Amino acid sequence: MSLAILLERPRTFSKLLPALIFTRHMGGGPRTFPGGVNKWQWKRMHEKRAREKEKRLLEQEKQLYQARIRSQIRAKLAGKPDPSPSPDPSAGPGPMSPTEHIKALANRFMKDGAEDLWNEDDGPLKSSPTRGPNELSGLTGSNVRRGSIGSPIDLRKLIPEGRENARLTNSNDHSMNARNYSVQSRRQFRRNESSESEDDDDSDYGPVTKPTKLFAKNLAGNRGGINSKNAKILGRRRGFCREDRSPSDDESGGDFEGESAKYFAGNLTLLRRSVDQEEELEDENEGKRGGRGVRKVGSSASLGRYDMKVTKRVPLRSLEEESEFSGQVELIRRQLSKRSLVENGREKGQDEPILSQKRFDECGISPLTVKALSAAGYLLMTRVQEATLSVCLEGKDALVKAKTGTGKTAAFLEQQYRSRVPPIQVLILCPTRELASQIAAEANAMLKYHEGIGVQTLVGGTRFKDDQKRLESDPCQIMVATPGRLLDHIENRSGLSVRLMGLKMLVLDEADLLLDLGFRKDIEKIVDCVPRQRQSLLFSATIPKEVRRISQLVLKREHAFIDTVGLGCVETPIKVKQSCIVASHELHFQLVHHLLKEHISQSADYKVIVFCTTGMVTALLFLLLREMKMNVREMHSRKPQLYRTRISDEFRESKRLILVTSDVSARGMNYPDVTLVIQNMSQSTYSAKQLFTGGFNSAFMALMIGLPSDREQYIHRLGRTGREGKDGECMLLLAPWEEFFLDEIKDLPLEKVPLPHLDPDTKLKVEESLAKLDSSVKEAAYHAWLGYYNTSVKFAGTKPLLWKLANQYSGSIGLQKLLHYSGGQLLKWV
Ligand SMILES: Nc1ncnc2c1ncn2[C@@H]1O[C@H](COP(=O)(O)OP(=O)(O)OP(=O)(O)O)[C@@H](O)[C@H]1O
Repeated sequence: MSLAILLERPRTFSKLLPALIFTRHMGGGPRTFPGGVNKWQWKRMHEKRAREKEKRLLEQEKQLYQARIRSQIRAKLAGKPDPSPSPDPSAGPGPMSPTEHIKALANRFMKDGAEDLWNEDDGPLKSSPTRGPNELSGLTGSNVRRGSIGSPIDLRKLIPEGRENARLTNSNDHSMNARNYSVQSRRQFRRNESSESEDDDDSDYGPVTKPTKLFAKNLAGNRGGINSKNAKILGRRRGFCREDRSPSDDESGGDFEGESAKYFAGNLTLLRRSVDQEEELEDENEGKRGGRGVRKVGSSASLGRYDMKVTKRVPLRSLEEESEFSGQVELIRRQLSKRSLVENGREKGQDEPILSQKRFDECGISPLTVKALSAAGYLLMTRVQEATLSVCLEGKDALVKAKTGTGKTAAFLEQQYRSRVPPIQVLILCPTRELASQIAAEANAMLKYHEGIGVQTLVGGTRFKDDQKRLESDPCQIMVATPGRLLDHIENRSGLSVRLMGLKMLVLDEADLLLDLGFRKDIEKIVDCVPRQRQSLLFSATIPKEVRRISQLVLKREHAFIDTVGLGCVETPIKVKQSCIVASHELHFQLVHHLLKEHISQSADYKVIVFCTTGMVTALLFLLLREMKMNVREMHSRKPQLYRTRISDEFRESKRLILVTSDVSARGMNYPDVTLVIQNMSQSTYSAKQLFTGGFNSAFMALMIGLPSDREQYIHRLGRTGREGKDGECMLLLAPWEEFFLDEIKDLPLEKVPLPHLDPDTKLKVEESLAKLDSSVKEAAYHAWLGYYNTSVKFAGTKPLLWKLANQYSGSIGLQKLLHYSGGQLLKWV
C-alpha cells in the first residue's frame, strides 16, 4: 500500500501501525529482549554499561596511584624507605611502582602499547641530583623537576656555550659573524638547545599563555605545594585548576599528587599523538627509501601534479623541546639585555650598524637588480639582507627575525629577479593594504631594469571586477596581497588559483601577525591552494614562541632560523629613547596635548604618530586635535581606500605632521624620519571603570589612545621611529593600575619619567573642544567601544573560572587585569 493511500485513510493507517512496528525486519530477524527493547537498544545499553565499568576501574586505578604517590612522599618526608618499591618480577603480581603504573596505564590507553615511547622526563616529578634541598620552594628534593622556581638560571654557564654554539654554526655554514646574528637549521638549533637547556626558570616552559601564567603564579604563590613550572605545564595542558581542592591536600603534598595525575593524563594524550606522528614520519621515511607507500594527498584546489603533498607533521615532542629552548633564549635575552645596554653603550648612543660590509654585487644576484638597487641608493647590504640572501638563494625555507626598519623587505625581494620568470611565481602576503602597496613599490623599484617582470597588488577596498580586469590585462609574476582579498579571488574561481599552480615562492611579511588567530584560517586556506613544492620565507621583527611552533603550517621542517637580533640584545632600535609616564587617566588627553606641544617646540621637523585602539577612537582623537588647531591626519580602516592611500603617501613625504592612526599603521609601514611615537594603554580597562563610575563623558575620554595589545605590538608601533638606525622617541602612557604592562616589556630600555607640569588651561581647552564636536561622532565611538566591551565581558562570563581567577588577585587589580585580558587577548588565548 503506498504511503499516499495510507495518509488519505488515517484509520487504516493507525490500525496498521503496530503491525508495522512489530514486524519490522531487524537484521537477524524479529527478536525481543528483556524489557521489550529491540536488539540495537539492548546492544547500546550493554555498551554503555561496559563503558561505565571501565571508567569506574580507571578512576579506582587513578586513586590508587595517587594514594601510592602520597604515601611515597610522606615516607620520604619522614626519612623512611619507599613503601612501594618496584615489584620483583619473580614475586608475581605485586604492587607496582609509580613508573610501572603509568606505563601500564599508558599501554591501556594506546592500542599499540607505550613501552617504546615512554620517556622518563614525561613522568611524575623527580628529584634533580644536582640540587640540594635548600634550593627548593615548598617541595622536597624528590618532587622537584629541574628548573623550578627556586633554581635560578646559571647565566655564566649558559651564555658562553650558547655563543660558542652560534659561532661554530655560523662559521661552518654561512661564514657569518656569530656575535651579530645566527643562522641555524632547525636541527642544528635543536642540537645547540640540548646543551643550553640544562637550566630554566619560571618563564621558560613552552608557549605559556598569559591566563595560564596567571594561573601558574597562583598555584606557586598560594599553595606552595607545586613549583611554578609544573603549574604552567598543568595550566597549559589542562586549562585551569581544579576547583574542589581541600586545604589538607596542600599541606600533605596531595596538591602535587593530584596535579601529577592530571599531568600524567595530559601526557597520555601527548604520547598517543606522538605515536600517530611517529607513524607518519616512519611512513614518509619509508617512502623516501622507496619502501612502504608515501602518503601523498592532493590539495583542495586539485593542483594535479604540481601539488602532491607528502603528509608530514612534526613530532610534538621535538616542538616541546624547542619551545622549552626558545623560552630559555627569551629568558637569557631578558636577563642580558640590561647588561648589554650598558656594555653596548646606549648612553653613548651607539647601536649595531644596520649595514653589513657586503656589497650587493658580491652575492650573485642579477646585475640588473644590482643596478636598480644602486639607483635606489642601496650599495651595501643590511645585516638582515646579508644573513638571509645566502640561505634563500640555496632555495631553503627560512624564518627571519630582524629589528624594525632594518631592511627586511628588500631581503625577500632581492633574490627573486635572478631570471625571467613565468607567472605567478612569487606570492607575498602581508597584513595591511598600505604595506602591500609599499612592498609593491619597492619591488617595482628593484625591477626597474628587468623587462617583462610585473608586480601586482591584490588588496581589499577595491572593486573585485577591477582586480580581475587588471590581472587579465597585466599578468604579473610577483603578486603582493592581503590574505582576505586573495582568498576571495581564489574562492570565486577568478582563474587565480590556476595561475598560482606554478608558484615557486611564498613570503609572509609580518609573519607572526599573519599566523595569529585573526588571519590564520585564511593563511591555511591559501597555503592549501599553492603547490607544496615551493620555497617559503617568513619575516618579522618579533617571533614569539607560539609563532615558531605554528610556522610549521608554512615552512618545511628543515628550514633555517635567522635571528639578527641576537641573544641578549634588546629587540627595539637602541637609538629610540623609550619613556613611560604613569598618570591618572583623567589627565591622559591633556598629557598627549602637552607632549605634542612640547615636541613640536623642540624639533622643527617633527613627525609624530599617535596610536589608538579602534577606527572610531582614531576618528575622535583626530577631530579633537584638529579642533585644537594641530596639523593632524587620520588613518584607520573606516576610511575609504583612496583616502588611506592619499594620507599614507602624504605622511611619507611630509614633515611637521601628526598622524593619528589605528594599528593599520603599526606593522611594516616605512614612514621615514618619524620623530615621536605615542602609545598608551587606555582601552577597555579604564573605559569600563569610568562607565560604571563616571558615566558617558569620562568613559569616552578614556578611549582616546590605545594600549598596545601585547609586547609584540608595542615593539612594532615603536618601530615606526628610529628606522635605518636613526634617532627617535617613544612615549608610553599608563594609568596606575596598568603598570602591570611594564612587566611584559621589562627587558626593554624603558625609562619611567615623572608627570610633567600640565597647563591648567589645557583641561579647559580640551573640554571646550570636546563640547564643540558633533555628538554623533562621540556616540558612535562610545557605542563601538560598548559593543566591543560587551562581547568581551559576555565571553568572560561564559568562563566562570576566569572570574574566579580574577578574584584570587588582591583588590581591583585582578579585575582590571581580567578586563584588560578579556578586552583583547583573552579572546585569542582561551
Ligand atoms: N641595503 C640598504 N641600504 C640602505 N637602505 C636600505 C637598505 N635596505 C633597506 N633600506 C632602507 O631601510 C628602511 C627600512 O626598510 P624596511 O621597510 O624593509 O624595514 P623592515 O625591516 O621591513 O621594517 P619593519 O619591521 O618595520 O617592517 C627603508 O627606508 C629602506 O629603504
